[in-house]
Formats: sequence, C-alpha cells, structure tokens
Amino acid sequence: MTALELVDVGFSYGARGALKEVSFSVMPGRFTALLGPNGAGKSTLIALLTRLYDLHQGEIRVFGRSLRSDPRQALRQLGVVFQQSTLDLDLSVEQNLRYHAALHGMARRLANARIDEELERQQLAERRKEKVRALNGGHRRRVEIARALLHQPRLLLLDEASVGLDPASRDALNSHVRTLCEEREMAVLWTTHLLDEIRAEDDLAILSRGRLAAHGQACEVGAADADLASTFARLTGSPSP
Ligand SMILES: Nc1ncnc2c1ncn2[C@@H]1O[C@H](COP(=O)(O)OP(=O)(O)OP(=O)(O)O)[C@@H](O)[C@H]1O
Repeated sequence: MTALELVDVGFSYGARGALKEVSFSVMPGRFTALLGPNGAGKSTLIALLTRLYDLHQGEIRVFGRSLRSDPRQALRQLGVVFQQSTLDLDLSVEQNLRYHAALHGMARRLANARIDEELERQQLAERRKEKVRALNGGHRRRVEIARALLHQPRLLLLDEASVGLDPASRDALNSHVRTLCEEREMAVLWTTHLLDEIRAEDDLAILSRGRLAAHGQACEVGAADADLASTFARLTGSPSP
C-alpha cells in the first residue's frame, strides 16, 4: 500500500500561491527526497501533511486514510521532525520524550520501554538525564528523531532536518534515517535543498515555485541532463546548491 499519496494538492497564502496541483506518492521502505530551492513550497507541504494548515485543494492520504475525512487515523501513522527544533531545552532528554509519549496517550510502562529502545538505537542512552541544552546540534536532532519514532509511525517526515549541522553530523543523520527505512520498512519523506543528501537509488520529487517539476528515481530524473545538478538548475532556474 502507498504510504503517502498526494493528489492535486494546492495552497495559497491569501493571493500568493504556494503550491499548485502537486501529485506524487511515497512508498513503504523507500527514502523519498523532496528537493526544491528556498521558497519552492516544501515547508508549506509539510504544514499541510501535519495539519498545521487545513487542506483546501486536493487530497492527501496516509496509508489510505484521508487527512481530510479521517485525520486521526492518518496522523497516527505519522512521525515528524520539523525544520525548527521543538524540543524544550530546559527539560532533560528523557523528559522531552516522556512528554511526547503522554501526548500520544501512551501508558507509562509502554512509554518507558519505547524510550529505552529509541535512546539505545540513537546511542543516547547515557545522556538521557542531561538537559537538551547541553547537547550539540547533531545529538538534538537525534533526540527529535527518537521522539518522532516513539509511537512507531510508518511514515516519517523530516523538514530540512540537517540544517545547521556540520557535514559529519549531516552525513550521520542521513545514513541513520536510511537505516530506519531498511530495517523497519518505514517510508521517509526527507525535504532538502541540498543535492548531496540524495542518492541515485532514492525516489525524488523536485518542487519549483510550488509545482512538481519532476518525480521518479533520482538516477532517472538526473539522466535527462549531464547530472542531477544540471537537471535541478534547468527545472528550477536556481543554481545547483
Ligand atoms: N506565512 C506565509 N505568508 C505568506 N507567504 C508565505 C508564508 N509562508 C511561506 N510563504 C510563501 O510561500 C512560498 C513557499 O514557501 P515555503 O516556506 O513553503 O518554501 P520552502 O521550499 O519551504 O522554502 P525554505 O527552504 O526557504 O523554507 C514562498 O513564496 C513563501 O514566500
């Protein structure tokens, strides 16, 4: 079954159009990159997917459940890492996770088990009592991923999750999310404006000025030109990042 399906999605901020007739799908176990220059509409799309904004045009389905008519079931399957960190810096790693588990109505015993499991996976178990403020950017991102996975979503959305990280932390985060795809058959939608975060075997959707400029496997999308950078520049009119 398709993990995420967008059909003719549109959105405007007043008179300013931000998304127009955007249609593409994300499959389970696949790393799908959503690439676009600044202002292309990536964050707007994430805001629609998480229901920060109401969907007025088109349809979005998460594992077959409509965000419009069945939002609770659709959102249950979703884990999200936003562009701006939403961790409480003055709470410990564990307290941040516990708070999220409570919001999801998780019983304490289940929450404890999941928190242990995710912190272990992120190699953060020893730091669980530390305040988030004491962690570096890469570790904070890992806490956010641990938190996004607590309720075991089948679809993980990451909005420019690597912004602000040094190159080594960026690579580590990118590889880590790919492992989640493989090990858990999780579907991932990774938004970015950086070409070096995309691999030839990834699924790729390119947004340009609110429209879907290309969609397919990254190697196929890039095959139309000398490389993906040239395709990106041709389709978006922006220099390759
Ligand atoms: N709150 C808002 N009010 C009005 N226009 C907005 C608002 N947020 C975004 N826009 C406009 O909508 C378009 C899409 O913006 P969006 O932030 O979704 O793009 P993006 O691809 O996420 O860019 P970035 O990488 O800079 O975050 C842009 O033209 C932007 O100026």
